[in-house]
Amino acid sequence: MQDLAINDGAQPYASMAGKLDSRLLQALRVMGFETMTPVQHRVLTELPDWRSDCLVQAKTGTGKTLAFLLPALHCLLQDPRAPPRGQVAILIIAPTRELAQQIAKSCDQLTSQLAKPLECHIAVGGTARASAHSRFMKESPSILVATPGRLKDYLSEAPTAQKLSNIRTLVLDEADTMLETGFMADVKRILQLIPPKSTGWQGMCFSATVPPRVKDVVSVVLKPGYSSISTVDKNEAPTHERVPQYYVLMPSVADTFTTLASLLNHEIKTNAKIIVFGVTANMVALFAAVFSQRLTPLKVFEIHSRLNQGARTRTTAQFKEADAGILFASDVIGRGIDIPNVDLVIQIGLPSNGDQYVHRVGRTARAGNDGRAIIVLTEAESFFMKNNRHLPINPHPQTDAINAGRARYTDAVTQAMHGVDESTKQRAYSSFIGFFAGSGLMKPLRLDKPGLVQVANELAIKGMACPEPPPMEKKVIGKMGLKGVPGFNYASGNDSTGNSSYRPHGHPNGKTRDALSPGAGQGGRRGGVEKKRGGGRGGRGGGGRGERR
Ligand SMILES: Nc1ncnc2c1ncn2[C@@H]1O[C@H](COP(=O)(O)OP(=O)(O)OP(=O)(O)O)[C@@H](O)[C@H]1O
Repeated sequence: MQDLAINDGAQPYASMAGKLDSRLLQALRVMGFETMTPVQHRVLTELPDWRSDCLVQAKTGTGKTLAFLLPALHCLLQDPRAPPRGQVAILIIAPTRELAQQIAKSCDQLTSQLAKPLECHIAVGGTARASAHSRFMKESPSILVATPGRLKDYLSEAPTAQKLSNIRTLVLDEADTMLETGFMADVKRILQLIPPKSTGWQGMCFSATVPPRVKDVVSVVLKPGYSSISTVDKNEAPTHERVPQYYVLMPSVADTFTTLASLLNHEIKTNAKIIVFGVTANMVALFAAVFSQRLTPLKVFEIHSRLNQGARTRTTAQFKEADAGILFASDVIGRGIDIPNVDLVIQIGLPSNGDQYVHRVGRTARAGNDGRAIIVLTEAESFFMKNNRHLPINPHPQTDAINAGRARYTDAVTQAMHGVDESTKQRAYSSFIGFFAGSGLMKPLRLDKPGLVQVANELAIKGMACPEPPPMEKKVIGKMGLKGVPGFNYASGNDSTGNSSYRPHGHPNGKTRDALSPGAGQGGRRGGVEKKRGGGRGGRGGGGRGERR
């Protein structure tokens, strides 16, 4: 591995004239990009060759997308032996559909000045497979941006795989997450289905975070001696110095909604653009349902894996365009997504780990802008700060006022909760339990299984204004590994004690609306990321850890 020196000097793209394809330079001018960001400069000037294998780390929002697209596109355009159009030469793999769509858009912009722009296709789940696939087969793709599940699916058909038999560059964006347990099996399978590394294709791995374990596995796509570029100093925090970061501690998880209402009251200036991350998709849906009932003056948006892809794509586009608003989000937009002018990122509850915290914070302060970040945790969850001392997170200067302000929102939150569908609350409750039961967090939280159910019941009754714990099916409880744990309110019909009194509005048999609707019981796959992380748990109500997004 070759270590390259740090050079953060801003250089004009004009200095690349005669080196970088002139049509790409023209496109950069049209896009309004005059100078290279540090990571772009280093990749373009320090790689031994633009075809070299590389592992590149640079902070969030610093232009890594162009740092891999420019050399890859240049090599394709300048190569006299480049594969003909219709044969994919550049394959980019990204963890989420939104990110794949965003990368493809940047690629289209960069090739827009060619007499005949190169075709960049997308292969992601949740979209009409038949039409995208038929276009891929009939048209002349040179670049494919894909999520792992759909790509594996494409590669399983010989005629489709044939179009990918001349790959020159393979990019793993968000490489650390692509090489984690949840995605690694898919990546390895994909590597078996494309031409072997010995055919000479270039591997490029990019991320804002490169934990040491990634270096152990990166050899699946990079050959020994690959170049390593990092614009992040080893002793430096992985977040931007332009982002003051704060934590707010609340006494109990039941205070979640009132704390957020109070915090927003302290933080919101007119025209603020805010992203709020929740721990599971169904918790995010509940936040959006509650806060859209006049708990915030801002327009409410929501995005998570429980929405269909059409809604996700529309929301992403609308929030990118919006001057102000509050987006309740799961990790489907936790990494890579470039939303301009986000003033504040709030995380409610624990992120998966320190790196996930960094990526979420990175949705603000992009492209040289400023931002703010706040994490709201219970006192029991404050171990996160102790375990991540490298992160510059300080107590929020107005913690006392925020905590004192909670009482003012109790009635408004209760009223808003009464306006929310019982099934939304049931799913949030179930996903909350499933998330913690399926995580390694019980130990640091000093929770046993009955304790977890007790905390969730407190969340439901005090926080969500439920008359009693929402009903859970025995089967779902079993899948969460919580069979026989006391404290559950069993859904009618499979109550081991036969004494559930819970009756959600409008459903006298005690089942929630979704339990009665078609599609109930399908796991987190619907509308989710291509691969569930740590999946396998959960059922109706979104129980497991894989539901997180
Ligand atoms: N040379 C440049 N000059 C000005 N703006 C740029 C330049 N390159 C990229 N940008 C803009 O910076 C923003 C962030 O870029 P990008 O999304 O590639 O960041 P990233 O490093 O991949 O972030 P993340 O780690 O979150 O994925 C985008 O809005 C992009 O258009």
